[in-house]
Amino acid sequence: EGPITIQTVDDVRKEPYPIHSSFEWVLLDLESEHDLDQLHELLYDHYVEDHDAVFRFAYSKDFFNWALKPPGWKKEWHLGVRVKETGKLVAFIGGVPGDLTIRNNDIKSVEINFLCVHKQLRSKRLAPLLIKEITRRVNLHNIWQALYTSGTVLPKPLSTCRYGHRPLNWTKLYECGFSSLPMGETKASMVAKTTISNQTKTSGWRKMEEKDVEDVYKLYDAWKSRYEITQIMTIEDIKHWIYGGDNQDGKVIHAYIVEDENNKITDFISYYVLPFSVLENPKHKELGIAYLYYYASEAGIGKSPNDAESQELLKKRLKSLVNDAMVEAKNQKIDVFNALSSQDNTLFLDDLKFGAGDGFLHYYLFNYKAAHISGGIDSKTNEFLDNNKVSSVGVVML
Ligand SMILES: Cc1c(C(=O)c2nccn2C)oc2cccc(OCCCNCc3cccnc3)c12
Repeated sequence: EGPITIQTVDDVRKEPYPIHSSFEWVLLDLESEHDLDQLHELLYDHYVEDHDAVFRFAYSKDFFNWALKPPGWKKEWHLGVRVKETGKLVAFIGGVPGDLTIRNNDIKSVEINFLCVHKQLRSKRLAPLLIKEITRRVNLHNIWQALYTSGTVLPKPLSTCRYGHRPLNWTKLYECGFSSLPMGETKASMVAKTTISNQTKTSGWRKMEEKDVEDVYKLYDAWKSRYEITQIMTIEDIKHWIYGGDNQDGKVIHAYIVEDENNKITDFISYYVLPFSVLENPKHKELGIAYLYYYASEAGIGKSPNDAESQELLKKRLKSLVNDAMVEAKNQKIDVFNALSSQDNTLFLDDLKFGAGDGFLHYYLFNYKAAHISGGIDSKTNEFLDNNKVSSVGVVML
């Protein structure tokens, strides 16, 4: 296992790759409201849709401030393409620092996300050009690996996870055409089955505060060894990614902690809010969606996923934590709580009534040869793993 090609910065082309004469490369300045508006508008109208084109991701400007400006972020990695004549932004690709540990090897890496080409400029080979150009700009910083995900299968996924959906507002999901009425069920019986309490029940549960950053960092750092691939996080990274950084406006990332009777933090859990635009629907314009993000619990620290007894304890713990995260999400008007089969999620997906979605998320690690990592699904049936078996993917991509 290891890098496929080894190069030095001297080998890297110094000038940008050539681009069609009517376009020009541009570096977005995400500290300028104007550029943030342009990025938001491009993705709002042209980013990924579900395969029936009923929903489109509706990233907010607050989301981009969180997702694209973590500690160590670089302007050169917010790469756009503009029409020379009009200045219109017609394509984008983003990269942020994201060092990884893969099977105990620490590698400098970036996370590539938000690749978007205007609908009218598809199949003009712009996407491969954006990938080549951002690779060049990352290489100039002596970084040679990149992690990215895709809903489509490309050569050799490192891992594949399956979508899980937990309805919090079943009626709205039904009216948007996302949830259907199973045979022998009525709308009333589905609403009854998916109703969750509006009170959290984990003792010691509370919202994460800035003073908790160091304790959450220690929990996360000790928890990572459960997985074969994880994101290396400094204390500043934890403050940004989990607490939400200085401009904590509480609209994107939500984190909670559990304090025991000696005021010791024993667990944390987080989710991010990323709505879908609902296209062509007479009644609904948006779907409120929360995505399970990072979590850690003392119940799983220093324990192997193969230890049946501690897995049972962890399962109980995680069910309580995720249940309460969903209670918080429901109180923030979230309609569906999404989670992948990654991390230790298969311990609770079925019991907490997550439905297995028909979507899969494939993980790719650029310029690194590595054996396949379990994504928490059975390779033959694609069902979520059972018998307390869990994935070995510890990285959550936005
Ligand atoms: C996307 C997504 C969806 C949906 O599409 C969806 N939920 C409710 C209705 N719909 C149509 O459901 C999920 C469950 C777990 C993790 C997920 O995503 C994990 C992170 C996604 N990364 C962004 C991305 C971009 C393009 C393609 N795939 C993923 C998702």
